[in-house]
Amino acid sequence: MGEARLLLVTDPRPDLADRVRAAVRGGVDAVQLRDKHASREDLLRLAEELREVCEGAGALFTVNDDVELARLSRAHGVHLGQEDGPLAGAREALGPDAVVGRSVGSAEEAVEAVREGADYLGVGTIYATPTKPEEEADGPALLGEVADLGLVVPWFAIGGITLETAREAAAAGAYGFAVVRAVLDADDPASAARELRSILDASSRP
Ligand SMILES: Cc1ncc(COP(=O)(O)OP(=O)(O)O)c(N)n1
Ligand SMILES: Cc1nc(C(=O)O)sc1CCOP(=O)(O)O
Ligand SMILES: [Mg+2]
Repeated sequence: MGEARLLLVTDPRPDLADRVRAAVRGGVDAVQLRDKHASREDLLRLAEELREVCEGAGALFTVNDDVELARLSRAHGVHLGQEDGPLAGAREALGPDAVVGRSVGSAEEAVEAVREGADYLGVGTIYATPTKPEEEADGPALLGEVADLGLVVPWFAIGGITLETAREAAAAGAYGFAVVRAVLDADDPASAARELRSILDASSRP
């Protein structure tokens, strides 16, 4: 995951590949394919297309939840939540160079995920979001708690990070942002990505 600080998580939409192309042009470092309802066949086709888009721009491409889809599509890694299985199993299936991410909702879970071998973390839900309405917000204070851990892996605030909330999240200590709507819903995804990057660049953390 290197120095990545801006991660785009996708949702299903007809012009997704064009929006992802614009987003990586605007400075998105990594893209995660997330679609809970598409058929396996469509997911594999989309994963291969998005991997090529990312590789063309030097961005990382990962798949949400599904280690086998990541392997078949030659994704660079996989993102696993707390209920999505052990990180070691994913690494064994995908190889030592694969990027394996973990969702965490507390500082304790963050410490445990790094101990388990996570290459990066998604930290949230920070703000309530219509993208995942079932999740309760933890609030930006969680970002300060995780920042204070001085983690050795990159980590991304997720959940309701938009151009309206991003400054507050950065000030609270976010290392990076993981976003869906802030980039994919924007009239100009490249410029939304650029704006989010400039907020991160302006924040005191590296
Ligand atoms: C970067 C990032 N962080 C957190 C999540 C959420 O993962 P999970 O808890 O497994 O929930 P689903 O995305 O599977 O609904 C994520 N996808 N990406
Ligand atoms: C995929 C996902 N996971 C979350 C978590 O809290 O674990 S929040 C989320 C959706 C984030 O969407 P938006 O940027 O549109 O708010
Ligand atoms: Mg999951």
